[in-house]
Amino acid sequence: MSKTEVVVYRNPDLLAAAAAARLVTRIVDVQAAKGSASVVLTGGGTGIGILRELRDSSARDAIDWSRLDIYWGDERFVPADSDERNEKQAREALLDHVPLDPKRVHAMAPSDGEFGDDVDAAAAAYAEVLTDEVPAFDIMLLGLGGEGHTASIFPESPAVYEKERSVVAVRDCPKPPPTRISLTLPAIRRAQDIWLVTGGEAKADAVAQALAGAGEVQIPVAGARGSRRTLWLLDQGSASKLTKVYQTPSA
Ligand SMILES: O=C1O[C@H](COP(=O)(O)O)[C@@H](O)[C@H](O)[C@H]1O
Repeated sequence: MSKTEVVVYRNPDLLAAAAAARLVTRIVDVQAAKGSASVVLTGGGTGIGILRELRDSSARDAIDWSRLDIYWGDERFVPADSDERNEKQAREALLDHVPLDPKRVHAMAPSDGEFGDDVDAAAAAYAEVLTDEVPAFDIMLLGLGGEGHTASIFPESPAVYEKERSVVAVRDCPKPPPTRISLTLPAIRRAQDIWLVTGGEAKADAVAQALAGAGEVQIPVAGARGSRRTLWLLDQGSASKLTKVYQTPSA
């Protein structure tokens, strides 16, 4: 049975710094145990903030970046040079500043890439990158929206009902840009550790509903559970509607 834990930090800056420190520790531990590690990145303010903190931390040198696979949980289907692209934001925040093996950086296709504007083909190609058996990712970072979406799986949308495919094209998203590519919940649940990272009061209802056991069709983030561990890393704003008291580090 996997564990669900919640840690609440005083503010979003502390949350990002602490999550970056946790990432270093977990990646180093996994690399020591298995030789290499895999991390799935998220877009969004908190997710990208964590990458910036990692870039600026001297502890980042403890990671063997050449033995790290990078994936994405979702991507906005826009041109490669669009500032909306999760990959571009992650590269600017961290990936361009560390000695990763480019062959181990597994980005989703942009809308001006080899599949042109065919988002279904781009999603199918990413499913092939993941292969028939989706990797048991070591760490998956996920953000969430105030209405309960995670990755690009929105409430009551076709993606939330997907049971077979690991990656789907997503259209008509309520949050722009409207066209995206996303891992599905079955693929997300292949991850060993899922870290749900989010700050701000706008996320408080979704956090409270997910932790109270909401259904994943209405609140997709409720369906994001790691096979080993599910860790919610929150600030006081996003935790403000939780009824139970959770661990709150004073530092
Ligand atoms: O569009 C997206 O939004 C969510 C959450 O972003 P936030 O800025 O509101 O925290 C993110 O998890 C997802 O990867 C991204 O594509």
